[in-house]
Amino acid sequence: MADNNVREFDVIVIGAGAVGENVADRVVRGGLTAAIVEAELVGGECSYWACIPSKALLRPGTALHTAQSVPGAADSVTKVLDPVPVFKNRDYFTNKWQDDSAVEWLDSAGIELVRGRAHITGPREVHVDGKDGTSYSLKAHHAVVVATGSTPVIPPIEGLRSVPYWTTRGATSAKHVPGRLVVLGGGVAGVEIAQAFARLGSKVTIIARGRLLSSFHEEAASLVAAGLRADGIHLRLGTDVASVEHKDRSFNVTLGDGTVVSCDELLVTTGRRPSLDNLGLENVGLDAEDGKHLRLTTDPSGLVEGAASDGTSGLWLYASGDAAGAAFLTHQGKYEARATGDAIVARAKGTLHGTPKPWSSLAKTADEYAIPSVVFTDPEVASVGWSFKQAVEKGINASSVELPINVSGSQLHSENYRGWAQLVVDEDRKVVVGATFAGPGVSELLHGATIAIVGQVPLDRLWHAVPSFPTISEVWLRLLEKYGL
Ligand SMILES: Cc1cc2nc3c(=O)[nH]c(=O)nc-3n(C[C@H](O)[C@H](O)[C@H](O)COP(=O)(O)OP(=O)(O)OC[C@H]3O[C@@H](n4cnc5c(N)ncnc54)[C@H](O)[C@@H]3O)c2cc1C
Ligand SMILES: NC(=O)c1ccc[n+]([C@@H]2O[C@H](COP(=O)([O-])OP(=O)(O)OC[C@H]3O[C@@H](n4cnc5c(N)ncnc54)[C@H](O)[C@@H]3O)[C@@H](O)[C@H]2O)c1
Repeated sequence: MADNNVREFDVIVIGAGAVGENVADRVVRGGLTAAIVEAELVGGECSYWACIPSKALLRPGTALHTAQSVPGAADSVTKVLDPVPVFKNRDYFTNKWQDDSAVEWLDSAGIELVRGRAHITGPREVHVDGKDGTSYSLKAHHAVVVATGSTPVIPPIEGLRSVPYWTTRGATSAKHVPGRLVVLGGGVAGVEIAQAFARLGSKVTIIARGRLLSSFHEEAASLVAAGLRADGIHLRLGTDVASVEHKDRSFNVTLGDGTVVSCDELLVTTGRRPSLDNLGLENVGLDAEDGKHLRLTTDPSGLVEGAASDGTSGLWLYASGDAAGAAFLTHQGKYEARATGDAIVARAKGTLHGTPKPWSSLAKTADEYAIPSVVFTDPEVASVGWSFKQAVEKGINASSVELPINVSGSQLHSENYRGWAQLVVDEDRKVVVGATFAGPGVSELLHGATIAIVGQVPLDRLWHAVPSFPTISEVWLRLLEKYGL
């Protein structure tokens, strides 16, 4: 490494994913200077290996299946999905894993890019092993923000670590369609990628130790399970994996009951955890408990609790997005980033003292009440706020209204449309605190529910929000009628 290059900025952001980019943008707009440190590609996981490529791989299959489900269109759709243009579409959306346009954007936004791996060496101090061979000592006048994303959790299954399994990166950047694909884990990433590859021609088996999509309502998950089965996906639910081996270019997955499932690619989607390893957080007093991975606790502005002070102020270390660990979702991370960026500016200008007020622009209050999430399978699941169980656990006097989606909009959407919807209501305040929709094309219904929850719209006022005819949103009216309005 060449000589240390000492540079000073108001704010140093570690990680140039969607979240880091947004924090840096907000602080620069607020009049501060910012450097962003990135070890891989500017744009992060979502752009190159997660949301964007997975949706680019899913969308053609969904569009084809939708057309095939509409009488009048079905007869005109005669071909099966051709993987070559599907991969081409994915390559277009990932910009072939080149980050030049993202770098141009950083430049236009006035954010300094430092390429390399960052390591926190002390309060407000970051060391970077630069990709250009230079090592940098960066110093922040106001804040350092950890926006390092998340990393896959790999379960301790015998043999697994020594075989060339795919994580989501391998699947979303695949150049071929495996003949046989086994997906280990029945969460969001697993079901989405399983369906994308099944529709591209793979023979897919999902192995899940419980049911599919365990963080979503069972009715919604069972509609997805039916959709996956209709695509020929074999579901091995409530099944443990005993061991894995790789022999003659095949994987042999031995299940708890001794059955062996063989495949050409093995995808492991068993959750993610914040990427905080080797970041130097121990240098500022943040240590993991024995044998556990470190998790950060943040205040509503994203300020990390417990970070060592440099003598002037303890208010210097922030975390946002996947690294902060509240939600592993791009949109929610970007929301957190806006609050954190603005709070850093407000503290630097002396206009924020202490913790920001709930629902102010400096607080990520919605993390507590309304995290919207969509599973982009066909059918989709779209959910926001609290489940009935969560509401009860929080001491809410809750009720739930549920029904199949069967309105003019759904009947016109596709033949034999099957969907399900639920509202969770706080009976004391008569407002919606949770909503789930499952069925083809329901993702666009979700924002209405998010607005109702965040806006705490009283149910008797929601009654006056008239859904257009004939749309699937008419289900809102049916839900309110069933509730008793
Ligand atoms: C398959 C899949 C599909 C998904 N689909 C969706 C979806 O449809 N919608 C949705 O909302 N979310 C989706 N997600 C989640 C979404 O990808 C993440 O929530 C999002 O990428 C998090 O953004 P981030 O900026 O916090 O982290 P990242 O995008 O991971 O960015 C962190 C960056 O930090 C860099 N970095 C890490 N450590 C260092 C270091 N020490 N020094 C320098 N740089 C460092 C990394 O290289 C990386 O570029 C999906 C996730 C997966 C796995
Ligand atoms: N559409 C989207 O927004 C989208 C899509 C993909 C991923 N994501 C995000 O990425 C994150 C990670 O996705 P994911 O699907 O990996 O995680 P997940 O938490 O959704 O699902 C993990 C699954 O793995 C199973 N599992 C965990 N440990 C296991 C073990 N030891 N053996 C067998 N099974 C085990 C769990 O029971 C669960 O079914 C999600 O939290 C989600 O927020 C979002």
